[in-house]
Amino acid sequence: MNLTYPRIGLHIDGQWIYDRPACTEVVNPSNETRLGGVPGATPEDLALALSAAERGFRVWRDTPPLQRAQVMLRACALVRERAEAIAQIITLEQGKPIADARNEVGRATAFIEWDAAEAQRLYGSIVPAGPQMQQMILKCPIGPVAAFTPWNVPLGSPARKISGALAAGCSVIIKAAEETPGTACAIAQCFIDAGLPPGVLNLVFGNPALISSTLIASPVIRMVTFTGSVAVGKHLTQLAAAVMKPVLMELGGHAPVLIGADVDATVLGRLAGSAKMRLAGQVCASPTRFIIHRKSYVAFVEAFAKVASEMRVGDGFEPGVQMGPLINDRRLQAIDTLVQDAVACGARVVAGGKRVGERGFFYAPTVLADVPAQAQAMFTEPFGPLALCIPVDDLSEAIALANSLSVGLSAYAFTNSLEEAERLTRELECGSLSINHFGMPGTDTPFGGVKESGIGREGGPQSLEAYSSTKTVLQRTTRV
Ligand SMILES: NC(=O)C1=CN([C@@H]2O[C@H](COP(=O)(O)OP(=O)(O)OC[C@H]3O[C@@H](n4cnc5c(N)ncnc54)[C@H](O)[C@@H]3O)[C@@H](O)[C@H]2O)C=CC1
Ligand SMILES: O=Cc1ccc(S(=O)(=O)O)cc1
Repeated sequence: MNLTYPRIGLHIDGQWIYDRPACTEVVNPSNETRLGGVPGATPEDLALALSAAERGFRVWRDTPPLQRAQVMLRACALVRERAEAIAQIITLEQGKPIADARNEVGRATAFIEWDAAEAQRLYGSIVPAGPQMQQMILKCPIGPVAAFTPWNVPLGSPARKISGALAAGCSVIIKAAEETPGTACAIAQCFIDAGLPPGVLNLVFGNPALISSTLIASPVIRMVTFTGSVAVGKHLTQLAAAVMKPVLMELGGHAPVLIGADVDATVLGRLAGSAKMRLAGQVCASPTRFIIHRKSYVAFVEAFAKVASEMRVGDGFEPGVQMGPLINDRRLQAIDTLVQDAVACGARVVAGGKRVGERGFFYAPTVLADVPAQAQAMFTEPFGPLALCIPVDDLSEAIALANSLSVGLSAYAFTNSLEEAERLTRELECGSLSINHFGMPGTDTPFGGVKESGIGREGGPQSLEAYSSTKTVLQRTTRV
């Protein structure tokens, strides 16, 4: 297969910039080979990006919504045209199986299409006030946006943030993950080729702390959006609060999966195998804490462990591979430390539990049974192919355990009892709950968390809310 990895650049004020010292190297996590260098933005580059975003905002804000939508739909058509090349870049730099990379391209195009349509429905309202007075409530673009996106969904997350901001009429400076910059360059190129005016979309890489502190403190930036870890999310939220800027934070989870007493535990155990190991568990919505009614426990764990043990792990380009590598050696060590700690606490390894091979950052799909409450993995999001199985005696115990963490993003529950489903819907502390399946919200429903999992929602009918501000206009219609 002839694979092409792009040259990485910064994109500022309509220009690609390549000639900056590399801030880091991109490494293929499947074989540890170097893919290329990442130019780091200088303080001067960031100043240029800020002034470009300010100018770009004035142009884009005044572009009629229909025209904005047309540019976005052209960009979306280009993403589709270039789908295979983009999917290959994703697999090269992120490692996920090529079929998952292709799915991510599909999901990204759906986000852009959804927001392009929403751009044309950003309705305000008129409040009656009697003769000679008009009261208008307008939805205005909030202003230039600073966006920060992660390496696990290198296309989906930038697509979602760029399309939300652009649809609302905002300009954007996006700092995409330095681990996966090729995908970010590829999507930026689609928007540029679609005819986006200079300065409306700017892409930077470099020192994350320098970039976020510079952008967030600048009076040009009016809103901050981030997807990533709780720790970094809290840090960026504090920076934004210091200058009174709103944030959209999509942070970590540690999703509970509640398995009832009345289910087909063998079938669900098999289903859990593929759901857990999707993207090697490196996804915020990944099902992780399997809280299982004692009646279903043995059959569930046995089927889950069988699927996990038989899973084909390897380079995402190899036919038949179901799970790719972790993003880097640091994550590999982090997962192994969690596994060793859980075992030392008394957990049983029923599948995996070790590194696979010597080249590439592969870890075996791992299922631990009887994990005690004090194991670190029970309260630290693994963000890897690690599933924890815990038996419980009843629904109250299951709900208490599910809600016991400081995060609340996704939750899953399997039951045939309407009564249980109703109680779970009411009592589980989460941003989204999937009952009797492992899907997560798509384009048309909101996604986000409660508690430390974040602030605000992406997607759904309110997808442009975070990028808009409300302006109330009271206009007397008498002559003055
Ligand atoms: N919710 C999500 O989608 C993601 C969650 N995570 C969580 O983060 C944990 C650690 O991930 P790592 O990559 O090892 O480490 P990390 O937390 O150092 O980096 C994660 C991402 O945040 C960015 N970042 C870090 N400091 C920043 C700052 N001051 N300003 C702006 N951006 C900053 C980095 O560029 C990187 O792309 C994972 O175990 C997982 O729990 C990571 C990636 C995505
Ligand atoms: O890992 C978290 C995560 C997963 C998906 C998305 S997106 O819907 O593709 O933007 C965001 C965050």
